[in-house]
Amino acid sequence: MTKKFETLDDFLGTHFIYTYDNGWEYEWYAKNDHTVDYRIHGGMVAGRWVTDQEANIVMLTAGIYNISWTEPTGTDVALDFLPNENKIHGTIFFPKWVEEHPEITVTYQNEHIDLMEESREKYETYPKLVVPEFAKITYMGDAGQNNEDVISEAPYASMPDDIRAGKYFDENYKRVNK
Ligand SMILES: C=Cc1ccc(O)cc1
Repeated sequence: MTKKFETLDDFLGTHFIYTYDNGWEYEWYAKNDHTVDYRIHGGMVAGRWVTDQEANIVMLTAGIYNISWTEPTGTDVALDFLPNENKIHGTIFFPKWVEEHPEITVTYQNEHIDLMEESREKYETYPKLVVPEFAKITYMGDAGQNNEDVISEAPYASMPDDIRAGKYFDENYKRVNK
């Protein structure tokens, strides 16, 4: 994708894959002006995926976007996207229990909200693990808003490469071989 991002509308509907400088690989979709979907391919909670997470999405200045949300696990996230520079800065604030039991969160969260809420009461919150990192964007796609095919299945090992190679979505940004 070679477009220049200028407005909030340019950003909404965009699908990204990026790798943080600590090696963690994430896939994230600006589904609409208040909703995000994501899938985690590498790092402490690789294998986790989430759809329809409510988020605050704003443009700070032309082509620079801030997104923040709090999750049912108690994890808080703040992301700054600079898509014209293929760059992101993200900070993740993990409760202590996610650091100690990451495997509980490695699932399709939407089907296990009760477990996330029970776990955040049962285990400890503090001290939190704060992970501030820059990331390099390795893929950008214009999926359009409210496209349910973007994040629609669990991550598998070659998925980021399949997406980057153009093997995963058809010309209408629908999942191939569904
Ligand atoms: C915890 C979720 C999360 C999603 C995307 C991202 O870049 C960082 C954290």
